[in-house]
Amino acid sequence: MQPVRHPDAPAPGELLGAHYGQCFGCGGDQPHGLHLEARAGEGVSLTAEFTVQPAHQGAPGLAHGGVLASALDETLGSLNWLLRTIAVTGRLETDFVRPVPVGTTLHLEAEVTAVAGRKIYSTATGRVGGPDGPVAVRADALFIEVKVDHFVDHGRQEEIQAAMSDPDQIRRTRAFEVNP
Ligand SMILES: CCCCCCCCCC(=O)SCCNC(=O)CCNC(=O)[C@H](O)C(C)(C)COP(=O)(O)OP(=O)(O)OC[C@H]1O[C@@H](n2cnc3c(N)ncnc32)[C@H](O)[C@@H]1OP(=O)(O)O
Repeated sequence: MQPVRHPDAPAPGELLGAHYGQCFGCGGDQPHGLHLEARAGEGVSLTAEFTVQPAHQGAPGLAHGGVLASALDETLGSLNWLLRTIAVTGRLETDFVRPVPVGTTLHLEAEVTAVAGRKIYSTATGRVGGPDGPVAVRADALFIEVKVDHFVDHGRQEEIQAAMSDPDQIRRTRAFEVNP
């Protein structure tokens, strides 16, 4: 089935913001996190940027492959906010096409290609040198829709309690990406 953009999804061009301050991918409270910033696109698509920091190295001066996969995972996961579906990554298949030096800004774009029951299929690319530059990484993913219980049942109680008692209703909602 074709994916359906939620009527309350942020308008094209709007920043999505962090879903959780402690998230390694997008949180502002993680000193060594990716601080990835995603912006809604048309349909069920988005763009995102992430600049590789010294803390993200694998080989000297180059981004760690796992960190690049994290950037793709976070970008693809952010698509759920446009569907207003709670989902987790079940499968992430990544191609590393070019090495990415520290200091590089990765220009990511992602879209949901199909939805089948609980399964959400999506794809993403990361380009260097600008949004139209050469592809450095790409990924295809399968996200699986879950209930909010997935996080409540499996997350460490300390963080679950802190997130659930956040007085900011939007932050509380977005920590679990709950359909409001
Ligand atoms: C809070 C919001 C976050 C927003 C942004 C964050 C971005 C980052 C996103 C992440 O990184 S999430 C963290 C990484 N992922 C996980 O920790 C998930 C761990 N895995 C699980 O909890 C379970 O395996 C999972 C919920 C994914 C599936 O278990 P279920 O028991 O609910 O599903 P089930 O096994 O019944 O499978 C449902 C369907 O999906 C298919 N499926 C599940 N896992 C699959 C897989 N790995 N590959 C292919 N197909 C898979 C499965 O075959 C089946 O297909 P059919 O309906 O056609 O039979």
